[in-house]
This record gives sequence, C-alpha cells and structure tokens, in this order.
Amino acid sequence: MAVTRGLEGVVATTSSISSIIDDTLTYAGYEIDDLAEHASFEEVVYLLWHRTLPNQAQLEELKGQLAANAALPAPVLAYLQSTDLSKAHPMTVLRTAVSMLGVYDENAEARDAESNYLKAVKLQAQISTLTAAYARIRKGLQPVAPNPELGFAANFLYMLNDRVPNEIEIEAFDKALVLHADHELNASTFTARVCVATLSDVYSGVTAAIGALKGPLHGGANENVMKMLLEIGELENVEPYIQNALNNKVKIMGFGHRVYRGGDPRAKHLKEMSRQLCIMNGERKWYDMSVKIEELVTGSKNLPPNVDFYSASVYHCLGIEYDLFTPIFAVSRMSGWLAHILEQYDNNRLIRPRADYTGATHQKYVPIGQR
Ligand SMILES: CC(=O)SCCNC(=O)CCNC(=O)[C@H](O)C(C)(C)COP(=O)(O)OP(=O)(O)OC[C@H]1O[C@@H](n2cnc3c(N)ncnc32)[C@H](O)[C@@H]1OP(=O)(O)O
Ligand SMILES: O=C([O-])CC(=O)C(=O)O
Repeated sequence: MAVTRGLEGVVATTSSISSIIDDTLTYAGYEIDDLAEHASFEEVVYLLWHRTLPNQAQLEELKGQLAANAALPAPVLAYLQSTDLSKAHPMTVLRTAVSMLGVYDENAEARDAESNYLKAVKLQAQISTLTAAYARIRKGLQPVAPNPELGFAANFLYMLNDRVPNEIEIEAFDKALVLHADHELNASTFTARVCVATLSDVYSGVTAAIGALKGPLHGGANENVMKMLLEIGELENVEPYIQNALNNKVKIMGFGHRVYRGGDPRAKHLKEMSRQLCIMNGERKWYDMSVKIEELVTGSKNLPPNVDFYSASVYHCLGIEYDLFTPIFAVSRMSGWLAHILEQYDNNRLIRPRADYTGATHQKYVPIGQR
C-alpha cells in the first residue's frame, strides 16, 4: 500500500464551503481579501452555512438568533465558577465546557437538519460567551452577560473586558474573526468530519475539533508566537534568537504551511492590522520585531508567515492574554467546523482509511510465566 505521510495532497472529500487554489482562499467563491475588507463576521457565518451572502433581513435574523442563544446553561457557568481550573490550559477548559453544552441541550441527540442547524446557532453563540466568561472567572472577576444590542465581535470584547469596545477595536477583532472562520480541510475540520461521519452528534464533532486545534502545529501556534516575542523581548535580540533557532532546526511558530507555497493570503491583512494596532497602542516594538523575524525566516528558509504569526501581536495589542489566542481562534473557526459538520451529514459516508502495517508478524502466544 502506498502511504502519503500526513495525507499530504490527498483529496478526502468534496466540499462547497471554502477552497484554496493557487494560494487563493475563497469562502463559497468569495475571495478572502474581498471578505476581509467588506464583510462582517455574521455575514461570513451565514455565507459558510448557506453558501450565499445574506440579505438584510436574513442577516438580522441570524444576528437575532445568535443574540437569543448566547446565554450559557447554568450548570456550565457553575462548573467554570466552582472548580479550580487555574492549572488547566484554556483550550482544555474550552474543550470540556463545549462538551458539557451538549449535556444540557435536550436536542443534542436529534439528527434532523433543523435540529442540527439550531445546535449550530447555539454553539456559535455560546462559544463566545464561554470563552469570555472563563477569561474573567479565572481572574476572580464576575462574568459579563452578553449584550443583545452588540454585534458578535463587539459583544465578545464587551464580555471579556466589561467595557463597550471602540470602533477600531471592533473592526480589528471582526476582521480577525472573518480571516479565521474557515480553511478547507485543515486538521481540526477534518477531525470534526471524521467524528460526525460515524453519525455521532454535533457536540462530539466540535469537541473533537477543539482538541485538534489546540496543538501547536495548528491553532496553538498563535499562543507560541506571542511567547516567542515575549521571550525575545527587544528588537536587537531578534537576530541572534532566530539564527540560533534556525541553526538548531527549531521550528519557528507561525511560519510554513502544508498547502500554501507562495504565502498565506490572510497574513498580509493581519500584518497591516498589527502595524496599526501596535502603533496606536504605543507598542510598536511587537510589530517591528515580527517584521524582523519574517525577514530572517522567509529570507533564509523561504517560509512565509501563516495566519498565526501576525494574529499574535494583533491580539496582544487588543489587550488579550496570550493563552486566550487559540480559544479565540476556536470562537471563529466554530463557524467553519459547523458548516463542514452539516455538509458531512448531508452526504455522509463513514471515513475509514487504511494503515500499512509495519509491526511484527507470525508471533505465537507465549504463556506469561515463560516470557
Ligand atoms: C492555522 C494553522 O494551522 S497554520 C500552521 C500553524 N503552525 C505553525 O505555525 C507551526 C510551525 N509550522 C510547522 O510546523 C509546519 O510548517 C506546518 C505544520 C504548518 C506544516 O507542516 P508540513 O507541511 O508537514 O511541513 P514539514 O513540517 O514537513 O516541514 C517541511 C520542512 O520545512 C521545515 N519547516 C516547516 N515549518 C517550519 C518552521 N515554522 N520553522 C522552521 N522550519 C520549518 C521543516 O523543518 C522541514 O524541513 P526539512 O525538510 O529540512 O526536514
Ligand atoms: O489549513 C491548515 O492546514 C491550517 C490553517 O491554515 C487553518 O486551519 O486556518
């Protein structure tokens, strides 16, 4: 059997949700550059779930549904409040709490399309409330209830900081959500599809996906980019730090990609956002250091930055703690996972590849006392 390590280049499904062709990313046929410039996150959620942009009434309906479903079941909030979770990574807490949402959804086991769509709305709304609530609770602060008057991006920042964000913050965060919403058959989306292809439920699919996103080769890279920037500390330390890492074949987080060769089209948007926010905050050094790292890594290894690289300094300049970067990725990617889960149910077949066995053969059982 021929084995393709890491399934590189293997086409595992058809999909009408997003595509990456010749380094161009589209959501349902709309280029990411166009969407990043013009679309709100809620429009993108609608687009991913319906493959068409909403008209005003459809958009208002989705916004209303998200607002109406944003509250957390009391036992989930109680779990976040009553247990000492301070030693667990926020992605571990998120994975557990999202799984718990399924425990308290009386519709969790229903498999019809209408119930599944309702679960998608709930999950998209609740993952935002959950992430913001946990971020406050772990600091001994009271969670802030969602504000139905605010859009999705503004509401997240409001629930996180107990302050209505300004227009610049809303615009930057909304764009970051748009840029992270979907990405063809990335590892976490594939995980979700494998899970629900057994006809397991939506909550199981997104819980599995969160587990896959957590890893530093995938969504966990953004947190590690910020840790690296903080460790480097100052612009003049960048060159020796990166040269040393490259000489020792240490992977630089936020660089490289399995599919893009010429570069990740999302990175340029995040780079410009990083420039603007870092300057606005009087923290230009994070942007300058990032640019220097890019020059060194791309210059010597021909590895362009991916979506995780400049998102780190963007979130940092929005005042967000670095271990929340990957949960925030999950808040956005929830929309893509759900689109893929619904698409998988629509045309399902069990996903079950083969393994090329390389272990021992022709073994004979030896009784335990003779081993
Ligand atoms: C949202 C996302 O998931 S985007 C990706 C986020 N992940 C990261 O940023 C982590 C750092 N990057 C990486 O580990 C990889 O580039 C991945 C996981 C993204 C892609 O992995 P793969 O397609 O399997 O590439 P692979 O890891 O085999 O790398 C190919 C070569 O480039 C090198 N390379 C790849 N990425 C990097 C990097 N970030 N820093 C240094 N070298 C790298 C590898 O060491 C390898 O070199 P070799 O052939 O001399 O052994
Ligand atoms: O597609 C991938 O392999 C990883 C990625 O960039 C994403 O999930 O956004």
